[in-house]
Amino acid sequence: MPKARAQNDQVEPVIGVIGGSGVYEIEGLTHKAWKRIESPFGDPSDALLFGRLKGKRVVFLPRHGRGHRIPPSQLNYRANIDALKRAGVTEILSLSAVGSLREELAPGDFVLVDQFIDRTFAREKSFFDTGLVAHVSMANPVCGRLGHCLQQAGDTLGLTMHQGGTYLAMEGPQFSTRAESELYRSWNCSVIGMTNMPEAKLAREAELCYATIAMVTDYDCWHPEHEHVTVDGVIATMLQNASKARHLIETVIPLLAEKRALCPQGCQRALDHAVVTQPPEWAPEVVSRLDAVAGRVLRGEA
Ligand SMILES: CSC[C@H]1O[C@H](OP(=O)(O)O)[C@H](O)[C@@H]1O
Ligand SMILES: Nc1ncnc2[nH]cnc12
Repeated sequence: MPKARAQNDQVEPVIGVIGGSGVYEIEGLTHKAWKRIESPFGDPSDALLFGRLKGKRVVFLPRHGRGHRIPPSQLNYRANIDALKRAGVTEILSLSAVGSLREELAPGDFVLVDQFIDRTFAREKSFFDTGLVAHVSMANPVCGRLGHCLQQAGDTLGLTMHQGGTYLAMEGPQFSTRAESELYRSWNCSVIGMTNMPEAKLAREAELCYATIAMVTDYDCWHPEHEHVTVDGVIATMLQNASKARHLIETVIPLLAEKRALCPQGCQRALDHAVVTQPPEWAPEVVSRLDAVAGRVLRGEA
């Protein structure tokens, strides 16, 4: 199993892209190779696609697997993030289809969410476990540096891109009832989806910068003048907007790669003060499977 490299500003950036519904490959990559990466947390959703985009290193993972085989509750989020870290990824862009909970967020728009509310309940949410307990901060779950580059890329392309918003992560797989949709609206949530939690939490534990490009596909089921969400509608809107998403990725990757620096928000040092278990009590099997995610702190590296 490959180990992750320690992160510092000398490391060549490797941009991880997680593709959601309707995004099962990334176009325009050169030096393409699909490679299976083993993880002690089980099987990732699929092999990882390694390649270069505008000369920059990219690793792509289709979140639900090619052919969209895996539902949100069965995704092995831990294996996905662990595999990306082992693949040398330094930051993650997550592409996700979302329902809109606000009139002004229309289908076809992009939202750079900056907060999440996690209402999922049937998923493994931490790499840490009995024998090695850690608590990371999730106060600012999205990396500001990635968000800034995404906004810059969106502005260059003239995309309708909303800065900030709260993503409500629901368990699914059924879409929401109207009462639930109205409840989330009353909580001031902006968009709804089924996958970004615990993905964002695990990226933080793995000390990877994370940002979501939420692509609005529907008005969920609350809007009196719009059809209730359906899979066909979601995929159709994603396909209509595929070229916008592709251009955004193509534009942001060189920006991210050029602006490589240690994350000012500290995403890459999220574990510095997080582990609470005293070293003599560390369980060897838990330490061993955390070699990629937490090796930096567990081995006492800078
Ligand atoms: C196919 S509609 C519902 C499905 O779409 C979203 O997935 P993703 O975030 O991977 O784009 C939503 O969360 C559901 O999993
Ligand atoms: N309305 C919705 N609810 C949950 N996940 C979604 N993905 C896209 N639209 C969605």
